[in-house]
Amino acid sequence: MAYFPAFLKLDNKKILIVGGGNIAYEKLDHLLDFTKDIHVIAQEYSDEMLQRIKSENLEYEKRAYKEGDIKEFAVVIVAVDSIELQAEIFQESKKYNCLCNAVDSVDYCDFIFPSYIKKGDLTIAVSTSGASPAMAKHLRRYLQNMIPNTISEFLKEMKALRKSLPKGKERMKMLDEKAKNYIENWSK
Ligand SMILES: C[C@@]1(CC(=O)O)C2=NC(=C\c3[nH]c(c(CCC(=O)O)c3CC(=O)O)Cc3[nH]c(c(CC(=O)O)c3CCC(=O)O)/C=C3\N/C(=C\2)[C@@H](CCC(=O)O)[C@]3(C)CC(=O)O)/[C@H]1CCC(=O)O
Ligand SMILES: NC(=O)c1ccc[n+]([C@@H]2O[C@H](COP(=O)([O-])OP(=O)(O)OC[C@H]3O[C@@H](n4cnc5c(N)ncnc54)[C@H](O)[C@@H]3O)[C@@H](O)[C@H]2O)c1
Repeated sequence: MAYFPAFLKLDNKKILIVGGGNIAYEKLDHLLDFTKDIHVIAQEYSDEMLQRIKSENLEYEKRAYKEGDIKEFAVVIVAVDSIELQAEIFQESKKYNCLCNAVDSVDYCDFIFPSYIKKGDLTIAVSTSGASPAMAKHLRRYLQNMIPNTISEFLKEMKALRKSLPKGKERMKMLDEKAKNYIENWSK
């Protein structure tokens, strides 16, 4: 079955990343666009990972994962090079109501990372349900080139209009027209 697309609110949700290599870095980089409440546990860290953890002032520990580490976390990303540990942490996460992402198998994922574009309040997420992460990446790049950066400003304007005008049919019609015109004009 395909994955249900939802946008998760990360306020007040503590996130644990287990692993300090290249893939852990990619996941960290993406998460940092949405939250800073991230803790890392890894036996070894790449230079890039360690530099980023320090520049973002994140908490981290240099040691092996041990059972119970996920207890206080709402989300765990298991970015280690051991499928056994990914399976173990996934099973353990069920005890603690913690959402799990494992980087080597969708069997151990409650959710997967989509490829995404973020321009201000706009987020576009692309997923292939794990069928082809490479395809998700290239489709994201293709879409990224189509959408103008001015969309952030446009969305600010739309948000202000929505807030200032009274709800109702007139507002709905006006907002719909403006959105339609913006899209029709961006390629001109
Ligand atoms: C989208 C993106 C988001 C992100 O990482 O934030 C992401 N993978 C990205 C890149 C990428 N990953 C891989 C390649 C090599 C080419 C290829 O295999 O296609 C490339 C391309 C590259 O790096 O250039 C290899 C790979 N990936 C997974 C496995 C395990 C497996 O398939 O079992 C293996 C095999 C490892 C091996 O071969 O040993 C698993 C997952 N990767 C996912 C997400 C989830 C499904 C997303 C979906 O399809 O909807 C899922 C299921 C779990 C998860 O990670 O959450 C990010 C692009 C970001 C961007 O640039 O926009
Ligand atoms: N999901 C994806 O997008 C994707 C893409 C490519 C590869 N992968 C997979 O991701 C995995 C990780 O790849 P990588 O390049 O980051 O590997 P890596 O070897 O660079 O990093 C592995 C990390 O896991 C840590 N680790 C291992 N056992 C640990 C333990 N018991 N406790 C704490 N930390 C531990 C290591 O210290 C290291 O920091 C690989 O198995 C690879 O197949 C996933």
